Order: sequence, then structure tokens, then C-alpha cells
Amino acid sequence: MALKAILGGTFNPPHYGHITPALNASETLAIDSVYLMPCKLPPHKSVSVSEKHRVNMINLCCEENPKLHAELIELSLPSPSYTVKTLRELNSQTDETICFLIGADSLYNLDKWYEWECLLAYCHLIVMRRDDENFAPPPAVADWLKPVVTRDAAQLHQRKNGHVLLVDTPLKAISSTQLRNTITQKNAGALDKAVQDFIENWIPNSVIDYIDANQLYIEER
Ligand SMILES: Nc1ncnc2c1ncn2[C@@H]1O[C@H](COP(=O)(O)OP(=O)(O)OP(=O)(O)O)[C@@H](O)[C@H]1O
Ligand SMILES: O=C(O)c1ccc[n+]([C@@H]2O[C@H](COP(=O)([O-])O)[C@@H](O)[C@H]2O)c1
Repeated sequence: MALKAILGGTFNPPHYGHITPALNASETLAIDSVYLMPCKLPPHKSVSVSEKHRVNMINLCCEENPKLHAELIELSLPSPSYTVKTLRELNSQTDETICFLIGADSLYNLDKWYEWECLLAYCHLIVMRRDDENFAPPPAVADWLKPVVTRDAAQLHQRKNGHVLLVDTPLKAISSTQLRNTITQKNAGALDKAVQDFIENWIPNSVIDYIDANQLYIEER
């Protein structure tokens, strides 16, 4: 059974906290590539730059690393981008087993997602570590997890959907919010090397050049 790893996100902007753990998780799953799937309008937050810019930044990440691809299905679906609807649509288009990657922070909020209890009808969920070392999902999610959670990636090759895999991905303490704020600081005149090094540490160079050329995050909202 072929597996397809998809990381959904706002990617405002994309960063190595998305890319490095996702590629690591895909290795655990013995999958060669990861699809970055930008949402059209995220259900639970506002977005400060256009869909076009977010897609262009994702494409630059993909040009840099042949293991990365863009999955643009949500841009053609109605918004907001509810994951369960997207996965249903993807399933109708492919026989592949969908492995939907999320950070642990998303797992903690899963019970706020639209029809969240139906997600596993369409995929396996792959949970990557985030900056919180303490694994403490809310009670409804903890109960839901008990019969489906595993740390054994081999199980995901045996059935098409229904597991939640916890993966020991490298911890990357970064968020798009932190990066937007740092870029805004830089644009406001904080030209010191530490600020520049921080940005270069977390965002691919071609994406930094794109952000500069298009004057993104001049003012963070
Ligand atoms: N540093 C990280 N480590 C692990 N997972 C991450 C990391 N950053 C983001 N993710 C996961 O990637 C997915 C998409 O994240 P998103 O694009 O919202 O990035 P973000 O950095 O959390 O953004 P923002 O700060 O704007 O909320 C989510 O499932 C999120 O949990
Ligand atoms: O379906 C939902 O209700 C839902 C609620 C919050 C987030 N999501 C999805 O989770 C992924 C990560 O979201 P975010 O907000 O962390 O960028 C992205 O693909 C979103 O569409 C989905």
C-alpha cells in the first residue's frame, strides 16, 4: 500500500520547524517525500499575507529540497479549510494511504476541529513533537486516542486508515508567529547580526529573499 505524507498548514511563512520534523517523520514511515498543503483560510486564525505569497514560499521550499512537494487541493475547495472535508476529497481522488502530519500542539486542540472524531476514517494521523515536552491532550482527545494510538510505524502499512502514530521527531522550538515578529523587528531597523542569524537559521534563503523582495511582514497584524 503506497503512503502519502501530507503536512497541512498556514505556512505564514514556512520554516524548518515544519520541514525538518516532517521529513524526519516521513523517514520513520519509509516514505520518500512530504507534501506541504497550504490551507485556503485556516479555521481558527487570521492570516496576514495572501494565499499567493504563501504558495510561492512553499514552492521555493520545494525547489530547494526534492523530497518536498506542494499539495494545493485546499485552494480549490470551499473555505474555511476543514481538514476532514479535504481528506474526504483526497480519498476520492487517490488509492494512497494518507498520513496527515500535525504538530503535538494541533493534537492538543483537536477536539475543536470540525468533525474531528471522523478524521481517522480518511487517514492515519502522524503527530510530531512540538515545543512542549509534556504530552497532555485534553480528556476527550485522550479517551479517543486510547484504542488508536501507536508508536509502531509498521502498523500504518497494514491498514489504510485509523491509527494515530506518535513520532519522536527532533524538537524545533520555533513558530511562524515568532518569525513574523522577528522579521518585523528587522524591518523596523533591528539590523543586528543576531536577528539576521535567527531568521537564516529557520527559513530557507530563497524564502528570505522572497519575503524581502515582496516586503512581507513589514508590519505584523
Ligand atoms: N516547530 C514545529 N515543530 C513541530 N510541528 C510544527 C512546528 N511548527 C509548526 N508545526 C506544525 O505544522 C503544522 C502547520 O503549522 P503552522 O503553519 O500553523 O505553523 P505555526 O508555526 O504553528 O504558525 P503560527 O505561529 O502562525 O500559528 C501544524 O500542525 C503545526 O502543529
Ligand atoms: O478542520 C479543522 O477544523 C481544523 C482546525 C484547525 C486546523 N486545521 C488544519 O490543521 C493544519 C494546521 O493548521 P494551523 O492552523 O496550525 O496552520 C491545517 O491544515 C489546518 O487546515 C483544521
